[in-house]
Order: sequence, then C-alpha cells, then structure tokens
Amino acid sequence: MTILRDYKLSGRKAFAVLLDPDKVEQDAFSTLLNRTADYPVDFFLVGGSLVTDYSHKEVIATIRRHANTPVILFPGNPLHIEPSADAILLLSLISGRNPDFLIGQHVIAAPLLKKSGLEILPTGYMVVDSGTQTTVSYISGTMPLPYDKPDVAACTALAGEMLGLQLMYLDAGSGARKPVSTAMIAAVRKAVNVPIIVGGGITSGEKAYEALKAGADLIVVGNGVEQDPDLLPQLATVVREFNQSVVQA
Ligand SMILES: CC(C)=CCC/C(C)=C/CC/C(C)=C/CC/C(C)=C/COP(=O)(O)OP(=O)(O)O
Ligand SMILES: O=P(O)(O)OC[C@@H](O)CO
Ligand SMILES: [Mg+2]
Repeated sequence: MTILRDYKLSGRKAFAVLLDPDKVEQDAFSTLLNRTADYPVDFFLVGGSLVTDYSHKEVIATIRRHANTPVILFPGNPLHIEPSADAILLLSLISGRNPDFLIGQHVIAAPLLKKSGLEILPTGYMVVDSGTQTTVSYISGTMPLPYDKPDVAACTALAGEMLGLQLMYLDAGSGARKPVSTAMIAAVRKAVNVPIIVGGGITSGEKAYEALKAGADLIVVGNGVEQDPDLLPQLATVVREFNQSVVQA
C-alpha cells in the first residue's frame, strides 16, 4: 500500500492530471509532460469509460520517459488493466445500483489484478449529476447522485467507508459543466476519514481552491488541462499555496 500509505501520512493536498489514452496527442502530450518539471503534478491518472485504441502501455511508457510521477489507472472495465502502471483505482460504483459495477467486474478482474503486481486502491466511486448525462452513467446504466443532495452523498460515502473502501471519489464527470458542489464535498468530508478525490469540471484555479477548501484531498483535472495549457501552472500553484498556508497556520 505504498502510494496510499505515503499519501495518507503526508496529509497534503494533491493534484492529479487525467490522461484519456484516446485523446493523447503526441506533441501536446510531450509539452505537457515537460511542463510538469516546473509545475509538479502528484499523480497521473490514465483511463476512460470507453477506450478504443488500447494505448495505455504506450501512454505510460511516454510518461516514464519524461517524469517520475506515479501513474494510477482509472479503469472503466477489466480490459483496462495495465501492469506497467504503479497502482489502480479499484472502483466500486457506489452511487449506482448496478451489481456488475459494484462487484461483478471485480470478480472477473481479481485474478488478473493479483497477477499484475499493481497496488490496489479500493475506491468508492460516486458519480454526481451535473446536468448532462455522463459516459460513466450511460456505460454503467446507473443514475448519478442528485447534485443538490449532500446528505445522500454523505451517507453513501459513510456506508462505503464502513464497508472498507479506502478512498472516496466524487466525480461530476469528464467535461462536466459544473463541478461537484462545495456543500457536497463538505458533507462527505464530515462523514468520513478516508481521503476524498474530487474531479469533473474543474476548469480554473478558483474552482480547484474551492474544492480543496471544502475538504477535497486530491483534485483531478482532465479536460481543463487539455484545453488550456495555462491551467497546469495555475493548479499546481493553487495546491502548493494551499499546502503552504496550512503549514503556516
Ligand atoms: C474491476 C475493474 C478493473 C474495472 C471496473 C471498474 C468500475 C466498476 C468502473 C465504474 C464505471 C466506469 C465506466 C468508470 C469509468 C471512470 C472513468 C475512467 C471516467 C473518465 O471519464 P470518461 O467517462 O472517459 O469521460 P469522457 O467520455 O468525457 O472521456
Ligand atoms: O475532464 P474533467 O472534467 O477534468 O474530469 C476529470 C475526471 O474527474 C473525470 O472522471
Ligand atoms: Mg474519457
């Protein structure tokens, strides 16, 4: 449990960039990776709900050539297991009621995961409504958590923690028009002790700051960084300054 243990012990806020293997375009990708030398990223998440060209291995090899940043798989199904990553978010889709995404896919994946040597990060995955249907909802055939029901999210996370899940991921969905509300993040923060990951629709330093202040431990940004190269430095600075302000307080 090295990544999870180190991360928990550090007590720091962290920042992850989500790379969708289908959207990785070589030139822009190398530039992004080179920029992380000046504006550090704590983790790269690699994955997507639906991946069409199965280039996880090549994407990870390219990351390794440019950076020492740990790579965590963010899988949509067991075909997305790639042993050259460092760890995998073993998602159980606890916002939904589809047994296949709560335990079914995991039964199929378990022997492969064991053999892979990947660090397993058992994660309660909560997809939150943000106004449009997400790929995750469609693929999994599940309804997201209602946007304005922080209590439902808090009880869901609490149940997930009681079941032994070691991370909670609140996700408004890739490209969401609005991120998960700060009220929901704060309610989940109050309910559980495990680290909280927040992603989906974080497109500015301000939104990132709000999520951290509400209780997110790790923020995940995909589309924002792909679309606006200036966002990477902004986010790295927000997370660094947030951590410095906590140390000083
Ligand atoms: C047991 C194993 C190894 C896998 C199953 C894992 C489960 C239960 C996944 C839950 C459902 C799911 C489809 C999750 C995918 C999460 C993800 C990688 C989201 C990233 O965003 P996209 O859904 O790719 O958005 P775009 O379509 O906008 O690219
Ligand atoms: O692409 P964005 O909107 O940043 O979302 C990241 C991630 O949380 C999606 O699962
Ligand atoms: Mg995707």
